[in-house]
Amino acid sequence: MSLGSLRPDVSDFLSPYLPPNNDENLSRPSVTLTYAQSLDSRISKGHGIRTTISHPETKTMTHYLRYHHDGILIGSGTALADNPGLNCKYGGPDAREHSPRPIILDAKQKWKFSGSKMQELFLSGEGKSPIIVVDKEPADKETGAEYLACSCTDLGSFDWDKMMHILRTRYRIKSVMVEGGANVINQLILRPDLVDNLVITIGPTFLGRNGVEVSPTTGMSLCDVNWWRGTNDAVLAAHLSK
Ligand SMILES: NC(=O)C1=CN([C@@H]2O[C@H](COP(=O)(O)OP(=O)(O)OC[C@H]3O[C@@H](n4cnc5c(N)ncnc54)[C@H](O)[C@@H]3O)[C@@H](O)[C@H]2O)C=CC1
Ligand SMILES: Nc1nc(O)c(N)c(N[C@@H]2O[C@H](COP(=O)(O)O)[C@@H](O)[C@H]2O)n1
Repeated sequence: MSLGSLRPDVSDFLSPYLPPNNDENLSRPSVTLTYAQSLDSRISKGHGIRTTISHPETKTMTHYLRYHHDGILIGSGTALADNPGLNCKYGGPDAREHSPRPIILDAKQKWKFSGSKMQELFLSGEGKSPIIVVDKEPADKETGAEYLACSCTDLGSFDWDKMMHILRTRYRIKSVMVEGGANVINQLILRPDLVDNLVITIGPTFLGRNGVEVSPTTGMSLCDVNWWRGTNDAVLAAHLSK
């Protein structure tokens, strides 16, 4: 897929919601939560179904966001369902240099780097190699992938603060863009202490009750809200109220 050009008003719209250039915060990276949803708050037609919601011009906006982040984080559900590339096609020919480092939450190692789109892009010089977050170092490590062992709670969850701290200190990742999926979004939307910026594309479509829904367990309000209006989509940029 080649990328269309960035609409001229997008950089001004997004600038208050981008990670700082000179962030020396050592405790964790700056975190941007961003995804595309339907009018009925679905992010795909169903589990395992890769679904295009964004208009091409907002897809370009997503790549512009990727350009501005050091890391791009998804859950294993998304890695398995979408086989995503997670590289950056914005910013000229040197795609690998501008691409964020993929970070996959995969405690039980269900996803394989080998044979994936990410591996294809890595081998062709168009993307970076992933960091796979696991609950313990695997005996068989896949060539090209790095493993971040992060212990899980009794409920099988990584401690986000600990994981982010390791990404910042060991991997020198100063900014992380979290793209999903629903499980990850529903956790982080309730973490104003961890999420610095929120950017949601809303596409003019209903995906129906079988779609994968995003909806946190409790309410959460937003502040510093701004809207951008494209050909088809609207994009909300905001901060989570503390
Ligand atoms: N429209 C959009 O912008 C996007 C849509 N999607 C869609 O979302 C769907 C996938 O969503 P989900 O099934 O909810 O999967 P998910 O991508 O949120 O992954 C969930 C998995 O990630 C791991 N995980 C997440 N948080 C964890 C934690 N704190 N500790 C340990 N492990 C953790 C677990 O293995 C969990 O089963 C797909 O259909 C995909 O197409 C995904 C990303 C963006
Ligand atoms: N911005 C956006 N719009 C949509 O309509 C989407 N379905 C997504 N999905 C996210 O993008 C990933 C695919 O990335 P590649 O194009 O393969 O690099 C997918 O896994 C979701 O995280 N995003």
